[in-house]
Formats: sequence, structure tokens, C-alpha cells
Amino acid sequence: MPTPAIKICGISTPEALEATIRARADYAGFVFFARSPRNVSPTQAADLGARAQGRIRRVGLFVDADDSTIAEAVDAAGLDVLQLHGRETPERAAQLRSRFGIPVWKAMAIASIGDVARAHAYAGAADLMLFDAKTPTGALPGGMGLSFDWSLVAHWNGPLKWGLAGGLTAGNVGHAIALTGAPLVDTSSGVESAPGMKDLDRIAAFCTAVRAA
Ligand SMILES: O=C(O)c1ccccc1N[C@@H]1O[C@H](COP(=O)(O)O)[C@@H](O)[C@H]1O
Repeated sequence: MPTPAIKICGISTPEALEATIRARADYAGFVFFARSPRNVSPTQAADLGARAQGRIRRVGLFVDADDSTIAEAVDAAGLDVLQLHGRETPERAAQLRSRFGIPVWKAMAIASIGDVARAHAYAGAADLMLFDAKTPTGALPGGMGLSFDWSLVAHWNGPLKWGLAGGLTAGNVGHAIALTGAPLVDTSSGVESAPGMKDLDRIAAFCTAVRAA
């Protein structure tokens, strides 16, 4: 099985970005969501985006954002991918892909097999489905370090590319990959010492664990 692609999300400092590039991750994620402890301003995004250009692909994470918020972030950070982590419909995903001309990843909150089935509606509208844990009502819709029952998406054979997120750490990602065959893994809390505080050693350890899986 090929090594899964790696995304480290919630990058908000140059130090964390450099550690992510050094660890040979494939994607660096920047969060554009005011309620998140990892939220970056357009100014921060511009700085991080310029440092990342040509070295790692830049993913912008949005939660039910309007077009002007996304346009400002795309321009500031030079985003390569849009990650939609709210209640965006297939129509909204397709509209954003057409407007911005870059791949769109849709996160799907999973608690049951019925949630996994909802992913099929995004075929042709999104480029990748990111399965993440469903979080409690009122909590952030992701970035909580919560896992779900990985057997629900094991060797998913759906109509679009996919990735696995939710509570992944250096300690559990090998098992997650072995069980699911995920072609992409994504982590945020699992490489932090506290919410929003990236731990450079944990970033390196996570990437090493993925390659050892
Ligand atoms: O990271 C955040 O603050 C965040 C806020 C709102 C939606 C999603 C968010 N993070 C994404 O959630 C998944 C899982 O994160 P974790 O590893 O469990 O912390 C991942 O894609 C994050 O980028």
C-alpha cells in the first residue's frame, strides 16, 4: 500500500510551518474560522502562505464561510485547496470549486454508517471526502481530538477520493492506516501540546509514524 498523504492542520506560526515542511508532510492547513484557537488573520495567512509557496500545498479550512471570506483567504495565502468543514451542501461545494478553480475537500462528520452514506452525494461536486468525528452540539465542528469508529470507513470504496481525520496521533495513526487503508491522514490536536499550540516534535513523530505504517 502506498504511504498515505499527510496533512498537518491548524498551522499558525512560521515555526510550526517549517517543522511541517521538514517532516515532509504533503499539506499544511490554515484555519479561517474565528471560533477556533487556530484561527489565522489575513495578515498571518499572507505571511504563512508566502513561506509555504512551492514547498508544501496550502489548505484553507472554512466553516460555512461566505464567498468574500474565502476570496480574501485565497488571495492572502495563495491557497491550493479549500476544505469545507461545516454544513456545506454538494451544490455549495461545486459552486466554490467553479468560482475559485481549486480542489474542494468536504469534511463529513461521522457517528454512524448513515453518515458515511451521505458522502456519495458529493461525487462530482467535491474532489475529496474527509471523514472526521462528529463533535458534540455547540462544540467546534472539528479540531477536538475526537476519533470515531474507523471500521465504518475501512477501505471505503466510494465515488471520490478520501481521507481520515479526527483524533489522530503518532500513537494511533499506524493502526488507523492498517485498519482503514486511508490514502490521506489529517491531524491537528494530535500534534499539539494545548489547543492551538503546535508541538514541533509531535509533528515530526506523526509523520514518521505514518511512513512506518
Ligand atoms: O482545527 C480546528 O480548530 C477546526 C475548527 C473547525 C473545524 C475543523 C477544525 N479542525 C479540523 O478537524 C479535523 C480533526 O482535527 P483533530 O485532529 O481531531 O484535532 C482536522 O481536519 C482539523 O483540521
